[in-house]
Amino acid sequence: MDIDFDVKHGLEGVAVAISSISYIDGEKGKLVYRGFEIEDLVENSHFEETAYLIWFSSLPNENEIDFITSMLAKKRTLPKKIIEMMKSFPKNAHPMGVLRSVVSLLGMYSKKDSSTLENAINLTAKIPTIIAYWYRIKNNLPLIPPKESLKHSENFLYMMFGEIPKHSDLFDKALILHLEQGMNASTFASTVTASTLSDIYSIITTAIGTLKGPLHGGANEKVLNMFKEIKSVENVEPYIYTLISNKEKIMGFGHRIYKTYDPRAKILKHWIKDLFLKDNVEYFEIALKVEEIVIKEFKEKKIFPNVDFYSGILYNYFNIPSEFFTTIFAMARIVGWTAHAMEYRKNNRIFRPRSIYNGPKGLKYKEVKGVEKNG
Ligand SMILES: CC(=O)SCCNC(=O)CCNC(=O)[C@H](O)C(C)(C)COP(=O)(O)OP(=O)(O)OC[C@H]1O[C@@H](n2cnc3c(N)ncnc32)[C@H](O)[C@@H]1OP(=O)(O)O
Ligand SMILES: O=C([O-])CC(=O)C(=O)O
Repeated sequence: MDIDFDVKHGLEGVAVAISSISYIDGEKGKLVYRGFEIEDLVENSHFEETAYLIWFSSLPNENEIDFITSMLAKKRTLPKKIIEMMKSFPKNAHPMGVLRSVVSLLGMYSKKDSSTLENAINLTAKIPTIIAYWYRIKNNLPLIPPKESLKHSENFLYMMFGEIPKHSDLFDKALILHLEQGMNASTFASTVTASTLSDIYSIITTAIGTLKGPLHGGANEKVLNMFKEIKSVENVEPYIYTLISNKEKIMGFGHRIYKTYDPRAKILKHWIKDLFLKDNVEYFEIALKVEEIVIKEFKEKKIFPNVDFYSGILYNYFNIPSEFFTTIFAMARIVGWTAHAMEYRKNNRIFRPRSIYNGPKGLKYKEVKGVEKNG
């Protein structure tokens, strides 16, 4: 068979767009949003401000921060009919399935369905409400309406639990860590949808469905479930060496771009260590032992913890159940998804790669006995 072009398996190393949104140095472990290092942003910024930076390319002034904060606060409510529909969903539905479905449903209630910034902000404001309402519906708890006076992250925790827990600033900063990460799988998938000139609800539904997979954002849930199975530090060695000898992937490790410690995992680990020294933080010691073994055993393959390895320990500290972890990722990453969709549309061309056919040719139709003929 003549094969006249290469297949780049998993599109490794292939650039599909030019972007000014974020920069990653995978060898040095650096992540930069619009020119600002991630360490600087988590130290000094907050969700609304960094989201503005990603959408608008520069940090907001006082009026601009008021604008984005009030837009995000005012758009939090969901149509009553959607809430009624959510109450009829099966209680065991996975939160990512619910989020994907409700974003899709919202598309049917929207008159404006283009990929404008206004629509991006509207959906970003509504996603925390969908997540919190599903948590409360699933647990037969009364719904807590959003409070306009609260910031984005505080309002989410308030709608989930009826109060703002201590150290909620760390939750806000964790969102910043997840806002954007170049042409990752979910951003690529949603950029493909954007390239067909489809609507924002379809773009974000695509993205959520892609993020859900355990090789991508779904890994954060799997990591915590692994810690729960391991139960105690003494069990780490036999558990991890069994995975290694079975050639199973260890969740929360490895990355297509980072060939060193993911800077976000480093930051999360640092925060968790600080919390651990003053409070009861579950699974931290197990995580440290898992990390020690994996880094030692995979030295040559350069497998290090990624963002999904430590994020769950923090979410668990805030009493968020593990099956909701990936929805928290989506709640932040929607900023990157929408920024990429809008940036790509400025110089749009439909994505249409090709595959190499390696099936049979020249076959002739033959009637199969017992099968009715067409027409
Ligand atoms: C937000 C995010 O999406 S971060 C990533 C979250 N995903 C995970 O944590 C799931 C576990 N990790 C993985 O599956 C991978 O490392 C990915 C999907 C993140 C990256 O995948 P790729 O760049 O395609 O790397 P690939 O899967 O080819 O791995 C390269 C080699 O390292 C090994 N490897 C990679 N990750 C792991 C891991 N977590 N555990 C064990 N081995 C691993 C592979 O088995 C492969 O070995 P081989 O060359 O002997 O076959
Ligand atoms: O970049 C990737 O391939 C995965 C991703 O979204 C992240 O690490 O945040």
